[in-house]
Amino acid sequence: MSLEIDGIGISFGGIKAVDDVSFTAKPGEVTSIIGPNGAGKTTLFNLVSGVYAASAGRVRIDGKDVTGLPAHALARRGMARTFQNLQVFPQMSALDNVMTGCHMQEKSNLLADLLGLGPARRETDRSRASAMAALERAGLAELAHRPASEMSYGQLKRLEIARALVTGCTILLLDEPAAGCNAVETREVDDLIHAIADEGKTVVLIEHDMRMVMRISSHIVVLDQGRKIAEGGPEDIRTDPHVIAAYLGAHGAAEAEAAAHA
Ligand SMILES: Nc1ncnc2c1ncn2[C@@H]1O[C@H](COP(=O)(O)OP(=O)(O)OP(=O)(O)O)[C@@H](O)[C@H]1O
Repeated sequence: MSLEIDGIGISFGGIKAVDDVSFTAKPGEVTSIIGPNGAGKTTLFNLVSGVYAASAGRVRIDGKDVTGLPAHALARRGMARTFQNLQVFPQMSALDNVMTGCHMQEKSNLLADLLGLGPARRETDRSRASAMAALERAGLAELAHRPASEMSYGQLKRLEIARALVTGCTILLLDEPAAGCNAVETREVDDLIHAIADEGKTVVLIEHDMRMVMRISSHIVVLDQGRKIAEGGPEDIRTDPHVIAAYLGAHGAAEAEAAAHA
């Protein structure tokens, strides 16, 4: 499903944190949001995912207006999100962590579930099977019954993606999916994101790692001080003078160039 952001904005104390931003993220593509610290990337995610109410603009999923819907209503329309900081339960198994993502769709009653009653029981079995499939998808099936506390950082980042996938989402928002990962872990996250997009899902991510952004993005949107200053394919962005001036700087441009030849 396509995600259309149309002139969205919000101010905090008179400061426009996100100002008249528009772009469309398409199914089967990875759209990356980049920009310097404080550019408005996370605020944009918060607007799109129903955490903040926009003061201007619209959000549409496949042409249907979903502006202002709360997170759970957006989840029912196929949107899932991960956060910048890890949100896992360390003492719980990988499988149970992913199963916490199932509750968005579940109608089961906790008491009935505890008593082991039929429909609730079947619902839980279904959730467990979906969670296991999501773990397999993320290359974590072997760790399903291990506590999250035993997993490496890269595995935890993929665990969070698995938890978003288990909702059956068609639009996936990932806030810095490779932050804190080493080069090998970043590649594993890359591969997973690629595979998810190849399945036809719409992936939107925020990422600071320019090598990763240039490698995996079909489309890049650049924010600076709340405004969109450029958008296009990796090659357009790499060579855009506004982007080089406002964001990449000499160091970032060299990194992006190196990524192009990696
Ligand atoms: N809840 C809030 N109240 C007040 N100001 C806020 C709030 N959330 C964000 N801001 C401000 O909005 C601006 C954009 O912040 P945001 O966190 O979206 O940037 P970012 O691009 O995600 O930065 P980073 O790369 O550091 O995560 C900043 O000036 C920030 O201080």
